[in-house]
Amino acid sequence: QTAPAAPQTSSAAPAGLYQALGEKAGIARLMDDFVNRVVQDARIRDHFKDTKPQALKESLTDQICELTGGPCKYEGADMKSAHADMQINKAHFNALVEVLQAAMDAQRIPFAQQNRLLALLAPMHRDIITVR
Ligand code: HEM
Repeated sequence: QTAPAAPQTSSAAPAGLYQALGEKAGIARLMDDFVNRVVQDARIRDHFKDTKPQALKESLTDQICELTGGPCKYEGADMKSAHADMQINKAHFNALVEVLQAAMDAQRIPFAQQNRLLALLAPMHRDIITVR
């Protein structure tokens, strides 16, 4: 008999981050604006030329909701599979993070909370950046 697996978010999610982002509705609003900015950003828009923005917004909302301790379940691909063969380098990754910061500023998310979210996302660079 084995114990049930711990939820993935248990230790990683800082207390209160999900609430600070405005819960699921706030995260959905943030991801809506974020993806709208991403697909216009000259540094990375080419990566998204065949992407359906609405589907990506929904995936990201679930992912961030779960990651920050909310009651959501992200059921998309793991980050390595999702970004395989995209030739993503460090500059692309940093550009996307900058766009996310701009979107968080626009939603008036406090700087300390912005940094908490970025700290949760930063380790994903290992799976996403495939070009050194
Ligand atoms: C921490 C950084 C990142 C996170 C958390 C993230 C997260 C995600 C998620 C959750 C998906 C959806 C996967 C699915 O639904 O199965 C996705 C897809 C995608 N990501 Fe990222 N990503 C990041 C960085 C990047 C970067 C730097 C690029 C390129 C500049 C990128 C380009 C894409 C593209 C093109 C897709 C595919 C969308 C489609 O299915 O058409 N991502 N990402």
